[in-house]
Amino acid sequence: MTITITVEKDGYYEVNGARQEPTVSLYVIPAASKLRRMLKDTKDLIVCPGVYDGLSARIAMEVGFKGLYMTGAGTTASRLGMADLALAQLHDMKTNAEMIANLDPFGPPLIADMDTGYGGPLMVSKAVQQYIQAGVAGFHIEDQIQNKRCGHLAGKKVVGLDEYLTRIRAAKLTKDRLHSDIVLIARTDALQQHGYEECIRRLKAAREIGADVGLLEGFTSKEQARQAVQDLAPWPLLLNMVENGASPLITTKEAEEMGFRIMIFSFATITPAYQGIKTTLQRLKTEGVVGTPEGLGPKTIFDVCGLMDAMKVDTESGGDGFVDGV
Ligand SMILES: C[C@](O)(C(=O)O)[C@H](CC(=O)O)C(=O)O
Repeated sequence: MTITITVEKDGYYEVNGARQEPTVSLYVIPAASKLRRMLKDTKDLIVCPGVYDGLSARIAMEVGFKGLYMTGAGTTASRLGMADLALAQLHDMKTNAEMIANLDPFGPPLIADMDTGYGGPLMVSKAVQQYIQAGVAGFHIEDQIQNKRCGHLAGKKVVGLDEYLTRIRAAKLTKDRLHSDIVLIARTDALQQHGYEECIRRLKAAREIGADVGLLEGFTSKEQARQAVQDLAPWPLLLNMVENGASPLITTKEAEEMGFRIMIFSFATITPAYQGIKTTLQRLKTEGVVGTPEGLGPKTIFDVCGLMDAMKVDTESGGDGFVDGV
């Protein structure tokens, strides 16, 4: 038997001539709505590798991840060449996030780091508005002092509960005012300074205000991670897995079994980039060649970065840029 399915532009389709209602929207769904639906309609763990630039994001998409995470540490390292010490400002973060979030309009939703919100309530509000307009699907905002540092370093300090909640409130009011589905992730770094109970108190208070997801940074044991999921259930929690950081190694399988809903791997692409670049440059210095594996040429990189799509757009538009190939 032959089944002929014809899909129309608006999502209506015909099966052997019989017109069917669209079950899948072929329109671009805002990334924030996509992420929100993934959280609401499934029980799956959304695994988001940390990406820090266009190429790392493209590779994560090529491999087929359902979500991406823009790391602030990686953004600071790659755009500013600096350590994760509150040196990246809203402009740096938003510009990077906007580029990544818009690489593929049908691509995976992007969760982006928003650090402390970069100032008082007005700055938080401005940051949330800019992330929404940039097409970011979700963001986390934390309770470290403005002169923050990476969550996996010692010596962190957090602001008082009231100031933290002011940040969360400013974020919530802004996203509501703009009728955005952007997922608000409340992060606390209070574990080092105040202990586990205070973290739970802070996350519960953020949840009260309307934060969609919680993030307790820097778990010191697997038991603690599991406990947090239980103490805050059924509120979804995000786990930040930084290998060789402050926390024990937790796999995606373990995180799923513990009940986490989102898992980010902040250093998933920047550490291998460091490793690969350094080894290669050492070889160049000592042996005089880069030593690129056979078959891996400029086109490989351009293919990952949308060469085929670009050629298609040009050709379909009547352009002649690629009549002789590339
Ligand atoms: C998640 C994080 O905010 C990031 O920028 O990726 C960092 C990661 C890191 O520096 O270890 C954090 O955990 O503070």
